[in-house]
Amino acid sequence: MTSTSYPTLKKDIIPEATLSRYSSKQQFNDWKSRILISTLKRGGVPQHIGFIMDGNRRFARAHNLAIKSGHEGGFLGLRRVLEFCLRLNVRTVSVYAFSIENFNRGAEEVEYLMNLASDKLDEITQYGDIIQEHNVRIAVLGAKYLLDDDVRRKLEGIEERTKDNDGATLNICMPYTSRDEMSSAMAVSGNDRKVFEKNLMTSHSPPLDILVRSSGVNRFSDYLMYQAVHHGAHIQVVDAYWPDIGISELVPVLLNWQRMRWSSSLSNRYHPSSSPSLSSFRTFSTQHTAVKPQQRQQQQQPQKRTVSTSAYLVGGTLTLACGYLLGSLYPPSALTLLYPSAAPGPLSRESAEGIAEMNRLEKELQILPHIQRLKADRNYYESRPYAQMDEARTVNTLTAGALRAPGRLPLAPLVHALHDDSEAIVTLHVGRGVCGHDGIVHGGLIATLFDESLARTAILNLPGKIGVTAKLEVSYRAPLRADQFIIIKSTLEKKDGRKAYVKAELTDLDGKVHAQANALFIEPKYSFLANKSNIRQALGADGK
Ligand SMILES: CC(C)(COP(=O)(O)OP(=O)(O)OC[C@H]1O[C@@H](n2cnc3c(N)ncnc32)[C@H](O)[C@@H]1OP(=O)(O)O)[C@@H](O)C(=O)NCCC(=O)NCCSC(=O)Cc1ccccc1
Repeated sequence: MTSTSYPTLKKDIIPEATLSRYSSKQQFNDWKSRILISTLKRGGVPQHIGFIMDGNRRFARAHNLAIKSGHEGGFLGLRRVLEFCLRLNVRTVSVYAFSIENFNRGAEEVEYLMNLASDKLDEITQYGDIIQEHNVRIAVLGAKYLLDDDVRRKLEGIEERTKDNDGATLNICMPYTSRDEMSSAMAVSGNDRKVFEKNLMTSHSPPLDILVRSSGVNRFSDYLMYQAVHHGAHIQVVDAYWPDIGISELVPVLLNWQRMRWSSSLSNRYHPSSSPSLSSFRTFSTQHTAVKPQQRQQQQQPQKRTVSTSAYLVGGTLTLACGYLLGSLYPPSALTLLYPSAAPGPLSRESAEGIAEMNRLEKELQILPHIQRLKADRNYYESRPYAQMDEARTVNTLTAGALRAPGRLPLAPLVHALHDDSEAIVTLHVGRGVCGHDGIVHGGLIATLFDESLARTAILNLPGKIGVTAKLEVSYRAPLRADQFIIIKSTLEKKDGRKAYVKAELTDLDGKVHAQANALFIEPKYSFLANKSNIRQALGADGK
């Protein structure tokens, strides 16, 4: 990463491990998602959806992150949305990646955004990602001559590489504005509307069915204006910031569009003289033109109409039932695990609310049933690692300093260890602010918590009572939901001179195993020179 605030290579902003947690297969390829998507498909699928990806910067500010992380999160949002649309069989997805107006932002941010877009697109067109899986053609629409040469060449490479793909199309609009698109088309078409439409940048795409804007803002922002108005697109504003957009926002968008389509269709059938709205005309125009006059006459006979109407009623009832089911199911624990809604960011450690939150959790911790049992068991002694250390020392530690806050690791771990230190049971709370996939605790944090817990058991069993992690192996058995108490039980397996082998298991309060670990800790050769009292204090040895 460079020292500037907008590095040109972004892989280091959100680590690859985190990125892969958002990967397509984890998102919508499990059986529950497949059932949901195939049910949704029965209500009709739009051919073309446009997205105004708004809110990356507000998302970053709301989560106290650097703006670049907001943009990085925005790319993950795009990937998630694209995955959903492709699995639904939407033929064309258009996204507003960069407005010509955005060139007015700082040069650093512009450069960063351009590189992010071209690098990430390059990335998803390779390595067997969703673009290849769904055979997607990528088209870059906009005033490309305004792009930096390197970025333009990269984007042209992506277009060239995917030009023969015919599964679906992803229109990346950058740098784009509707006014620029229309004035360019107008320049070559004069007053001829057909020539004008042929020269629009989206002329290769089907009519726009839905235009979605994130972030709760009701504005077109100069995006696909002609397409939206001319084709009577269904315009929907969702409240989530773009990086937070997910299935809980996309499903209602689709259900709304289906509902609108059915009601237009039914009202056209019952009131044929009433003038159809642009959208209903567009939605059913193909069907109408395909019907020959003779067939149309037959369709207007009462019997046929009854059959067709009942089909719509059954379809409508099914979808409404499905919508009701989905609505009423949110948020059961299984669905919140799969499709967690965005939570507010962690509270500050110094704020009154933050302090109250930590106190509340501490009280809950003390009365947990297994804690009560351990407190009563004379084989175990209780300790609070780091609790006796002064703040000047803890402030630079990872778990007792940087991560000790409401919403992260709000409490000092509570340890119950056997008197011979061959086993320790650590109870702690993991908050919502330590996730990779939203709502699911980051795997790297789980490794850290294992390391901490295992270190204590290992080190207290080493001859010099000091040691470092030489090897740590973690098996992740089940996703760990954030915002809950967890228990890590570590056990000494073997002591061998300067080496201590330990293992551990992480469970929730119901006893479900989420991860296991094995580790080797080694006492460094010159450890006798170190100040061991600090270490013993940090580990909470002998009840300290
Ligand atoms: C000290 C040592 C691990 C080993 O150096 P030396 O003593 O010079 O090693 P030497 O060559 O004499 O070998 C002795 C024996 O050990 C064996 N063996 C050695 N290595 C491995 C291995 N990887 N894997 C398997 N075996 C290994 C080797 O074969 C030999 O076996 P033998 O006796 O022939 O049967 C060194 O590599 C080091 O400092 N690494 C960095 C550690 C570090 O920074 N860790 C992270 C920060 S600490 C932390 O976070 C903890 C914490 C958490 C929470 C709270 C507080 C604390």
